[in-house]
Order: sequence, then structure tokens, then C-alpha cells
Amino acid sequence: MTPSPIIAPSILAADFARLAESVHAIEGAADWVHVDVMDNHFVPNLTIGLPVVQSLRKATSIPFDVHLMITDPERWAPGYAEAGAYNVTFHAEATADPVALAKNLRAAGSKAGLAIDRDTDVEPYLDLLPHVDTLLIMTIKAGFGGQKFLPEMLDKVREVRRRIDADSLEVRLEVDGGIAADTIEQASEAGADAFVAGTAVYGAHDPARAIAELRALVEGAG
Ligand SMILES: O=C(CO)[C@@H](O)[C@H](O)COP(=O)(O)O
Repeated sequence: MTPSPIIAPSILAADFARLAESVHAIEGAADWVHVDVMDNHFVPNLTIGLPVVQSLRKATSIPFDVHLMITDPERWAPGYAEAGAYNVTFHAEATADPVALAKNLRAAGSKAGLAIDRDTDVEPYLDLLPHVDTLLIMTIKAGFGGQKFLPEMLDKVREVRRRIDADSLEVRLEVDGGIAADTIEQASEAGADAFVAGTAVYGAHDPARAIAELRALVEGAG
């Protein structure tokens, strides 16, 4: 059975000068806040790092879903777990040993997530599902918010959902990129159960209301 949907607004679309206020604006409405960490190496964009996440962690109790778009996640990822992140996701393309890194993250206190970028097939990673807590399928090319949702990525979502269900795994299947009122139902129908939405939430006049509307759409699709 698919668990209750998770809605995780991405702070990439928030006002970086008011990060704490932006997170407070979604408390009580969102399940997680999605924290995009970019290093200008793995992706051609630079956002925030561990010191900001440590400070922000103190400003709210909402669970942090940290998405590391960085090279050398072995070096940096455990620090985010130690800082109190609920889930720390690293990219399949950035690590040679995802199972070892997932194990280290769990030992450091967080759940472990594996992300698959637009141009990466998911099939070679299906056997790793028992070793992770979340599997994130990028529905855009990682690096920037505000991109157009790529429906062809939903084949990967279906493939992962089939394996999760066939093996009765407790893995959250997350989608990220272009998730909005006109795309979230497709992603849900394909089998996603966690939804990252940046522009659709922080670009809205009322972020909490935008989250409620996304949630209603997913629940209607379920
Ligand atoms: O990881 C990323 C971008 O690489 C995402 O988290 C986006 O930031 C989501 O933003 P929208 O597509 O919803 O605007």
C-alpha cells in the first residue's frame, strides 16, 4: 500500500535573505522542507552549505530533506545527518559506493536517499533499494528551479514503484522538478509518494495554501 503523500517544498524557490521566515510560512502545512545544496561542481549552480543548514535547523522543527547536488558526498553528507537532517540524499552519479554511504548516513542519524538525475537510467540501481530510505527521481536536469517537468521521467518512477511493491520495501519514492498543480497527479499515478515543489509553493501568494492544494490533488489521484 502506498503511504500518505509527503509534500516537501524546496527552499531553492524561497527568499534566501529570509530563509527562516520562509520555512515558518510552511510549518503545519508541509511534511518536510527540501533543502537543495549545490556546489557549482556537480551542478553549475551554488546555493548553501552546512553552516546555513545548521543554523536553519535551530529555527524550526520541520524535518529537513537535504538534497546534495555535490561531488564527493562521502566527505560532506554525514555532516548534514549530524546536523539533524531527517533525510540526506546524495546522487548516484556522484558516488562509487552508494551502499556504504547510505550505511554511514544511517549511522550518523539520518535516513539515506539516493537521487537519479535526468540522464541516468534507474535500472542499475534497483537492487540498491533495500539499502536506502528514499529514492529521488529528478523530473528535470538537476541544477536549477523553475524548469519544465519532463513526463518521460515517469517511466523511471513506474519502474521503481514496481520493484518497491514487488519486494514490499519501505522506501519513499520522491519526485523533484516542475512539480505543480498540473503535474503532481501524473507523478502520483506513476507511483511517487513524496513530492518536491519549489516554484509552485514559494512562487504562490500563500505557500501554505499552495501546499494544501497540491496535497488535495495527490489524494484525489490516489
Ligand atoms: O533539485 C532541484 C533543482 O535541481 C529542485 O528541488 C528544484 O529546485 C525544484 O524546483 P521547482 O522545479 O519546483 O521550481
